Amino acid sequence: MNTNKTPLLQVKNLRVEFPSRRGTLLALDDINFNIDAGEILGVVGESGAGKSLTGAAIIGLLEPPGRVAAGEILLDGRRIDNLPYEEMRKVRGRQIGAIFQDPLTSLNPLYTVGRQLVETIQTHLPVSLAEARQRAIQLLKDTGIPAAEQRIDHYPHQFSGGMRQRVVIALALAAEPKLIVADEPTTALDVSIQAQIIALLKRLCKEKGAAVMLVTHDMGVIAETCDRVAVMYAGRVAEIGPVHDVIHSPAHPYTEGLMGSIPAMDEDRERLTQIDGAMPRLTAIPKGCAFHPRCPKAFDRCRQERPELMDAGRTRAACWLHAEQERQVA
Ligand SMILES: Nc1ncnc2c1ncn2[C@@H]1O[C@H](COP(=O)(O)OP(=O)(O)OP(=O)(O)O)[C@@H](O)[C@H]1O
Repeated sequence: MNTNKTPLLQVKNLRVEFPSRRGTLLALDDINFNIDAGEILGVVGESGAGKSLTGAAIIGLLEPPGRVAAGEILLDGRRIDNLPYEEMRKVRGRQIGAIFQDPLTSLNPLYTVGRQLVETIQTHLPVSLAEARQRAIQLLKDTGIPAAEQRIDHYPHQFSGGMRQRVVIALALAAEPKLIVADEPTTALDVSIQAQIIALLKRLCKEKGAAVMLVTHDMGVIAETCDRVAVMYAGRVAEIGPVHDVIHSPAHPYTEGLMGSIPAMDEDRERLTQIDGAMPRLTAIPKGCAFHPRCPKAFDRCRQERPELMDAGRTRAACWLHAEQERQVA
């Protein structure tokens, strides 16, 4: 096995800013993570932590005036954060597929789903119209749409919400991308079908060897679906590691708090708001560790110096507790 293989996606020291007349808002600061081919990375954290912005930066769809102010994003070793718009559009269809919360934002209401699938396939792959249509039918079958041969000629409004999201997954996979960025893909759907859609996304991505970045509020979804998870807090990564380790032996007190908020599997899933206090606004990030005002384990250093990600057992955590331990062991 080649252990030096370049990861499929590399996010290095990513910084995203929103300049405004009142000053510059630093929305993402020094984000670092990789995703390997075939791997599913979950990105979790409270509302406003920066999960969606991270996805938007990767797919090149930051809402202006938001911009990548520093750092690099590499796909298969090629820098994609500084590509001209047209180049990035090609990358987005062919190499990166996107799935958003509301399937209607990804579908054109005026065209049949077949036309949208066929156009996407033909834009990115050298196949005839007949081949593209066959491929589109197969994709609809793969995503569990019954009577795909007939439904291919239906319009988006003729599908239920869950079926529409299956179509969006088919569309995202149409050009066989290497990476799927899925931002809260089931939040807008009925609870009863959320698990089916997530299971489908996981199965198809594993079968097709696509890597996935899955943004969600839902720790239950992370636990069932992901290989690794990044926990975000106030525009930074607080902890990252294998999903089992992050869930069962979290190294960051913030992650510990989040884990306390996982509802049992058969309960309705709740949003992650169980930790006392609120995440600071990006305009008022405290000195030191951004989490220290809410942290039951904070000590002096946490109030003074900002921790970077450091080895913390089986995960990496931005928490001085682990620096202390390292010193004591040394
Ligand atoms: N267009 C924008 N203009 C200015 N600031 C923005 C803009 N979009 C996002 N931000 C800032 O970035 C922060 C992070 O936003 P982001 O959408 O990534 O959060 P999130 O973790 O995905 O939250 P949610 O789970 O609610 O979607 C926001 O709280 C906001 O302060």
